[in-house]
Amino acid sequence: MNYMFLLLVTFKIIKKKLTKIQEAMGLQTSHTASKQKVQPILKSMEEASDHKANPSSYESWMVRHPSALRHFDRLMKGATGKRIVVFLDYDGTLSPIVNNPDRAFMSDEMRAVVCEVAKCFPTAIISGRSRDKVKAFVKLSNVYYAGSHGMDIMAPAKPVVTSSNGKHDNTALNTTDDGVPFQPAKKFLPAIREILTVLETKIRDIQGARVEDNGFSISVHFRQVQEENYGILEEMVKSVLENFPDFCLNEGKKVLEIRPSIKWNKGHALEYFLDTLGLSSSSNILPVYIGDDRTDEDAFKVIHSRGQGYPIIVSSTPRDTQALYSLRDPSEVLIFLSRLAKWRKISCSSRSLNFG
Ligand SMILES: O=P(O)(O)OC[C@H]1O[C@H](O[C@H]2O[C@H](CO)[C@@H](O)[C@H](O)[C@H]2O)[C@H](O)[C@@H](O)[C@@H]1O
Repeated sequence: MNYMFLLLVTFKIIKKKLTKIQEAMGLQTSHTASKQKVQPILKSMEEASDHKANPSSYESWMVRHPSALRHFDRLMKGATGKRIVVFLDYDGTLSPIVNNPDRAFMSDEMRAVVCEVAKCFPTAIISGRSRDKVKAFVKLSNVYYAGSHGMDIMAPAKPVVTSSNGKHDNTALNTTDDGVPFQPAKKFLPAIREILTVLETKIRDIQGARVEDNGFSISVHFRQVQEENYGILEEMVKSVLENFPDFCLNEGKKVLEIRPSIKWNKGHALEYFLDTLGLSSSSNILPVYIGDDRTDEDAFKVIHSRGQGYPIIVSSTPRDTQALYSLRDPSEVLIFLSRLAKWRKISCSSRSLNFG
């Protein structure tokens, strides 16, 4: 009898351990979070993991989203006579993805190249970070900034005049004192502060979880959380949001992003910049948007609907995207931007040789 009882207990312990291992491998759901709820986070994990890339499927994906570098000459041929406006995402585009969001620094080389690009074309950085934070990372005064996924824009005070030869005069641009803020989610600020306070306390016990204040949005990072706790963290965040029905939850790269449910995203920010730059009605505008995350898809869509421009995704794995072109990682972004600046200089000097 005792022997049977011992056998039963041992069997139960082994079964429990097996279930735990399966949960950790994502093969089974835990009792704290249903499969449906865990699924979205696991999905973004896969997207964030470059190691799972299958080279052959990446190659076939590249057929649909060709390399903007390999096809650089073709892209520039299509840009001749057009006014290029450059839009750049920050994390994963200008800086590599790292574990600590406070240390996602941009290299000096990348900074120098973005500065060169901004001397040639109106250039805006549209990030999920708070505007102040992304500006502190980028440290350039000749680019425009939008933070909180476009909900915090510092737009040019007066439309920027570009001359008929398409040359962009950026010498007057000093984004520290020459701009008008546009913040369509301002009325949500008190609720955002409240959510931040509740979240900080709530997730305190989940090791590795961290909350980032992005001004008009909030990021809950789980890059350093143990996989078995992902579901619990997501449940916690969702339970906080139950008391804030005007907010929604989106997923990025190992991050849950909370933002006000307003119809405003990076795509709207792109259009807003074109408007304030005095360029939106012009038929020969060519927006180039480079980004790596889901929120950048909104801007890709806008470029599609405008019928002109180059939406470029940064990804080293096949992804569902509205982008037409691709770049593998920030190091390819750097090469692309430097070629873009050089192309402008060469085309300007050959133009002045022809007319000079
Ligand atoms: O629109 P973005 O500029 O791409 O901002 C999106 C989020 O980027 C940051 O998080 C991501 O990068 C971190 C640093 O490499 C990484 O640790 C994290 O796992 C990524 O999700 C930023 O910290 C978030 O607040 C932004 O929403």
